[in-house]
Amino acid sequence: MNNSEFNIRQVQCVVVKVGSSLVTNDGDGVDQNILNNWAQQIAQLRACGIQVVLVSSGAIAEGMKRLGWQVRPKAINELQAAAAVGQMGLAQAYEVAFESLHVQTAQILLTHDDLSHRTRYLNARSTIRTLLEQGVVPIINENDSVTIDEIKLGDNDTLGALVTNLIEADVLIILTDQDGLYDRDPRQHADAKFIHKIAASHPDLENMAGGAGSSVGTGGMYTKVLAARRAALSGAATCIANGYADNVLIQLLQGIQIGTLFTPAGNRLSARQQWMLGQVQLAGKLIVDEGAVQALTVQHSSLLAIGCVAVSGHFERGALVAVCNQAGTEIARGLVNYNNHEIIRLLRQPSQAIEKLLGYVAEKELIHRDNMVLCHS
Ligand SMILES: Nc1ncnc2c1ncn2[C@@H]1O[C@H](COP(=O)(O)OP(=O)(O)O)[C@@H](O)[C@H]1O
Ligand SMILES: N[C@@H](CCC(=O)OP(=O)(O)O)C(=O)O
Repeated sequence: MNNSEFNIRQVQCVVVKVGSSLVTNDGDGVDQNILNNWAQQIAQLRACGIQVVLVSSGAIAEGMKRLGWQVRPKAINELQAAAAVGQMGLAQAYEVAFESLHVQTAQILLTHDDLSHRTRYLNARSTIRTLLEQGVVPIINENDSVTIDEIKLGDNDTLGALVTNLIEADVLIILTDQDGLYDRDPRQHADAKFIHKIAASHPDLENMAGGAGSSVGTGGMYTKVLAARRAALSGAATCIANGYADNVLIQLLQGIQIGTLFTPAGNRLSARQQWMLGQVQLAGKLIVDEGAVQALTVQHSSLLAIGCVAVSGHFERGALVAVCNQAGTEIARGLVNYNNHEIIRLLRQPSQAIEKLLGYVAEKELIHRDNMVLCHS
């Protein structure tokens, strides 16, 4: 579906992300009532033939409650321990909520590594698709107990968008403790104006969105608008709405206008390009001159060695690297045809010199345009 065609009443597959503040009633432990309420709505949607994947936060907040911790710890090992304890509570509460509705659930805990290794990424995709075909509701969270900051996906808004890309869902619904996006944080500005509908590519989104408002939420609106942008890459719309609103999921999918709708543009990226943009850790960096920036962004050309002025990182042929301008801004990313030692020797060299410099030619370009994606796509 693209922007002009987008009709929320025609969706077949939805990812619903629920935040910690909602799930745990602002840190007060898992709120079984609200989970029951969403489960009933999800069961109704499924009965209408709509596939639903749930991305749920709340493990750390629930773990803190169970361990009797009043203040969110800073130490990674303590956060990981809290997540491990709290995830038990989350899984148990969802199981209770769906059991009486005769809907099966499945727990999937993902890490950045799972989505960055191509085979594991494809496995995750086929597992989720199989569960959906079997009528099961997959409930996904980041596998916090085994991740450290450097390899974290970051937050569950991002995870929701990555799952949307992964299974090519039609809509990402982010439920939170606000009615949707305002032009400024409504907790701090009483006169903030509500945004009903906006393009996911709108340049002012980041300026409108502020940080987390509650003690247990992490990313605030900022990570939600970035998630909307990311979801749009695979052609999905995003709705941010209030998880406390009556029948919020049913209303949204009936086309009743509540929350903020972020519409996708017409162009959607290939699954491989989405996968490349979804990676948070890259193997290295190529710095390119202004001519190469123009060639990549305007003419959509491949990257040649002549425009490459510096390289950093240790990587092999086939690795995913960032392509940055001389100010350090990432403009593209792609799969390289040479390792970092070879690229050092090829800097600023014409393609005809590759054979003489390396003794062989893998490809005449450093990154072929089919293996590259522009970062503002
Ligand atoms: N422009 C904005 N519009 C709406 N909410 C905003 C905005 N900027 C910041 N926020 C804050 O984002 C919070 C929701 O994010 P967060 O606390 O991370 O919740 P969650 O746990 O649902 O992910 C809101 O409570 C609100 O205070
Ligand atoms: N994975 C973490 C949630 C991280 C997160 O992004 O939280 P939130 O901002 O409430 O969606 C947990 O379950 O506690």
